[in-house]
Amino acid sequence: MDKILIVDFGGQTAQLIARRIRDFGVYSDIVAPETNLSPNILSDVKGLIFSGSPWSVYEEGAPVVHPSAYESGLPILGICYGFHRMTTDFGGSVLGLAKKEYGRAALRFPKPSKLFDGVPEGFISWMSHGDSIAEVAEGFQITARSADHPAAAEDPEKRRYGLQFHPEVTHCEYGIKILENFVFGICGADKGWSMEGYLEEVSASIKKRVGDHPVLLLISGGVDSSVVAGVLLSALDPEKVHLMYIDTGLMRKGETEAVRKSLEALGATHLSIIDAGDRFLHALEGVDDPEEKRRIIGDLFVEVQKSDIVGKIDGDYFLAQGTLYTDLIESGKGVGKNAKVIKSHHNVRSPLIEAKRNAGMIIEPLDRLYKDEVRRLGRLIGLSESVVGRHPFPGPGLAVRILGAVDREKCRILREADAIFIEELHRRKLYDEIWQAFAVLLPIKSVGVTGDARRYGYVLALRAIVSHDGMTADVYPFDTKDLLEISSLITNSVSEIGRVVYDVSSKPPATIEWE
Ligand SMILES: Nc1ncnc2c1ncn2[C@@H]1O[C@H](COP(=O)(O)OP(=O)(O)OP(=O)(O)O)[C@@H](O)[C@H]1O
Ligand SMILES: O=c1[nH]c(=O)c2[nH+]cn([C@@H]3O[C@H](COP(=O)(O)O)[C@@H](O)[C@H]3O)c2[nH]1
Ligand SMILES: NC(=O)CC[C@H](N)C(=O)O
Ligand SMILES: [Mg+2]
Repeated sequence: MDKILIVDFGGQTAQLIARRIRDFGVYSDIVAPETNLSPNILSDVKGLIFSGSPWSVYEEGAPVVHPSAYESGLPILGICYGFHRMTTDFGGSVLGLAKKEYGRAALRFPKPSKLFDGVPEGFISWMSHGDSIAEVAEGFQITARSADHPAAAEDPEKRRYGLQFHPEVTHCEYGIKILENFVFGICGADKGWSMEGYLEEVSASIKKRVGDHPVLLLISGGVDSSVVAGVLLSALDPEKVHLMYIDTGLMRKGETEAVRKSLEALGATHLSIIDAGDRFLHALEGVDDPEEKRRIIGDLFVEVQKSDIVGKIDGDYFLAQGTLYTDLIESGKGVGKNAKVIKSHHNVRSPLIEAKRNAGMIIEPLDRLYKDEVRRLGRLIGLSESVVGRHPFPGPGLAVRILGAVDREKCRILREADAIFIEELHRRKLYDEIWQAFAVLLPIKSVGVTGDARRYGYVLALRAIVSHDGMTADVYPFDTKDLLEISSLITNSVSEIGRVVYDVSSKPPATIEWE
């Protein structure tokens, strides 16, 4: 099978590049930059892509690439840091900018390029950089510019290409076309990858790893863990598969009952539903730091799981989770050691999970995939559209949507307000247009007037975004009427809330959740 290798300098979107290429039907894999690309690793590889990075090339300790990458003579596409890397490696220079470029940027093309075949003049790219090419490397010429900076350069003879923008993010117009031009036009790769093939491969590998051992799946009723349940129940003897749902007390209104019904429909023999609300709320008392909350929750998930499993499974068992690549990369756990921690997802960074992972006892069959790919896999294995189309809900639940310290009363207030918001989205037929929507309770109060009296109430933020994979997101452009009506429904029904605001930040620079 032809392959494209991504050299990961720790950028947030390295896996996203890989999945774009999988979408073309071409296999792609990720390697750390220090990897010696031996002939063995390079067999079937048709091209290399250098990813972005949180590092600047001129910083002490910035990642470098093993010389074998250049010696291979393969076509190379450098994206952002990858472009900076190639530029400095071949004698050009890179400088920090006083005014950084984040978000949309219009391009012009001084020179034609094979990379831009079929791409119209003047499209809108997506940038996320603080450094820029000051002088291109020897043999390179500039093929695109944004208002202020070089946006692309190439040495077509050596088949080396650099892009300052990110063609892999869905916000970049013609990004897919540019990657296709590289993979097919420049590298000449052939197709051989499919989701059906992926399903066969993970099923076979789970069977082989698990043997006769039982598997315990932590399941939330969300898309990811339901897909894992489907995969496990079909790959293994269902007698060996145990499903466990933990009610953390941080769930939404009516969630546990709804999940119970949908889990019963999956047809598992062993299903336990654990009420651990008191333990979670007690452990979170007075804790207001977001990373500390996440750590406590991550650890409690494992502790609750361990104490509840006694008497149900004897001996060694594998722990399965619906971890996605988004969870790993944001937690700083991508391939290699260069990615920064954006937030520690509860299912990744807990020491207890890490211990299980290091012991090779974790099964995470979706850990290379993104949400939209998981949804495709879910449809392939026949899950119902109501499960596959559900908005994501993070494991730490309402705890990361109540800013600051969490308590029972705040959970109740947020639960009521969030339920009104979501119900209205269904009623107005907006739910499926939106990728994720929820309410956030802010730790501030503001003054209002109700029935001629003063009201000193909480501020609630509404968040609704559109996205493909959770890596980048745009604010959902509500009709003003919808927002005004929903706001007044909430303030009229939840007396503790005095004011509603709408969050109008995209990702980046904001993340989707507030903590
Ligand atoms: N309440 C819960 N009980 C048991 N396991 C959970 C719970 N919440 C999360 N998990 C575990 O953590 C993993 C990651 O959570 P995450 O929210 O990303 O996925 P999900 O809940 O399966 O899907 P979705 O993103 O649609 O909410 C889940 O796949 C599941 O294994
Ligand atoms: O299971 C989870 N455990 C977590 O700790 C967690 N944090 C964020 N999310 C979800 O991940 C997606 C990207 O979120 P952010 O832009 O807020 O990082 C969004 O869909 C978030 O809801 C989590 N899911
Ligand atoms: N996205 C990137 O690769 C960023 C590269 C570098 N950290 C910069 O800010 O320019
Ligand atoms: Mg979830």
